[in-house]
Parts: sequence; C-alpha cells; structure tokens
Amino acid sequence: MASRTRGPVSPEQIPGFTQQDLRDRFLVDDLLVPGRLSAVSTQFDRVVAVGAVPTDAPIELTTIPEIRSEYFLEHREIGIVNVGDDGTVTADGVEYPMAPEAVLYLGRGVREVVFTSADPAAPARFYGFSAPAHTSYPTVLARPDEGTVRELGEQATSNTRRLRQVIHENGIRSCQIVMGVTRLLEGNMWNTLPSHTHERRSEFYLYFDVAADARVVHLMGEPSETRHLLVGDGELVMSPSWSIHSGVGSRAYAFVWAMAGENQSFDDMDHVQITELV
Ligand SMILES: O=C[C@H](O)[C@@H](O)CC(=O)C(=O)O
Ligand SMILES: [Zn+2]
Repeated sequence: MASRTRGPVSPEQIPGFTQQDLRDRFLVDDLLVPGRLSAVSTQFDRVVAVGAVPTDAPIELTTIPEIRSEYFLEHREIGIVNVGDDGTVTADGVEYPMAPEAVLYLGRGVREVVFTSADPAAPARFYGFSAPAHTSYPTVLARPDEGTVRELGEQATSNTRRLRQVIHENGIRSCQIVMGVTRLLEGNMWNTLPSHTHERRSEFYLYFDVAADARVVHLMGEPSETRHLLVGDGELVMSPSWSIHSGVGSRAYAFVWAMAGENQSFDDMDHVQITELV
C-alpha cells in the first residue's frame, strides 16, 4: 500500500505558493491507479482518502502506519463510491455489489474490506473518504438511484446539475461523514455557484467522468485571494475549511464531494458571490 501524508496548510502560505506548490498540497493525481491501493492521510480534519482499482486480483484495505491502528477501520468510518465499472466490496465476509456510483458506508469496527472488479479489463474504481469515528453505525449500501436528489442551477448560468446526498443527516447515518455525488447535465459546466466556505468542515472533491481531453478549473483559496487548479479525470482536490470550492469544466463532468468536521448540516455554508471573489 502506498500511503503518504498531506497538510496542514495555513491560508497565509498561499501568496508564496507556486502552481506546483498548490498542486503538491491540495491535489492528488495518482489516487486511482490500476492494480493498486493508495491512501493519503491528511491534517484536514484527519481525513484519509483511499483509492483502489482492482484488476486481476482483489485488493484488501490494509491499515497504514500513519493511523497507528491494528486495522484500517479500528477507529474510523469510511464512505466508498465506485467511480468506475461494476465491482464488489466485501466487508467482513458480506458481498456488496457496487454498480457505477453506488455508495457503501462502513462503520468503525469493520475488520476486513476487499475490493474486486467484475471485469479486469474494465475495472471498478473505488474512492474512499474516511474520518475518525467515536462509535459504530451500521453498514449500508446505497444503489446508484438511492439518496436525496436536489436539482440545482439553470441553463442560463450553465450550471444545471443533479446533486445526490447519500451519507447525511436524513440518509445513511455516520459520525462525521457527509457524502454525495454531483453530476453536471450535458452543456453545463459550473459547479457550486455561488461559492462558499464552510469554516467548520473540510471538503474533498473527487472529479470523475471528465473526458480525456477536458479539464476542470477548480477554484480555491480564501475569497480575497483565490487560486485555481487544473484537474483531470479521477483526481482529488482537498479543500480546507478556509477555502472556497467552485469550478468550471471545459465540458460536463461529475464529482464525489465529501465532508468531515464539526457538524453534518449540509446547509452550514457561508456563501460568497462571484462578484465578491478576488
Ligand atoms: O458543501 C457542499 C458541496 O460544496 C457540494 O455538495 C456542492 C455541490 O456539489 C454543488 O453545488 O454542485
Ligand atoms: Zn461545500
């Protein structure tokens, strides 16, 4: 297992950062690599991001030295989304079929987690977002059409999109994690406008279904000092609590958003209009 550590980063550091510094701190471009399990442990609310792309052989979620735990979920919970083709997650011997965009919640105390692809030539791509957990909530699978759907945006502002909340206060329960998937409709490019920060939580964005010749321009930074990251398919952006997160693609795309922190109230955000950004 390839594991590494990221953060923390203070907003005062941003003006001195080169583009490469920003990418090194906030972007993970090798989380989803065929045949490999990867983990990035962070100081952003102690979230660990996991990627597993099983090909010929199943991949087991092993622990990482950074969390000093006997097994990965000894002290944490995880939300897993399949952003690839069909696959299966086996948790303590129970198989959960993971169609594209299925979401699986695993609570603290699940010992054995194994990822498998249905077809090694068209692998599943499992993205996991894990946070510390004080208790154990039950394992729940959400099929691709399950969750609370919010239709957002307008064609005139090129941001018609479908936001699906899966792990949240009125859905699958968790200690900290709030997680869902947003998909832009064809011909729409803007996500999350107006921008917002949420001082009480960190948020990670895993962009997928980004065409090979397309990019998403992810906006980040404090509202008075914004920066951008150019993001491709299967790449992860880590957004600290002080950072806005909005973006525009060169064409439509989708992303998994996931948060952890002080509360789980989806609407606890401080909006910033685009005219206020600098
Ligand atoms: O705190 C919430 C997150 O930023 C996203 O859920 C917003 C989003 O996906 C969207 O507006 O398109
Ligand atoms: Zn947000």
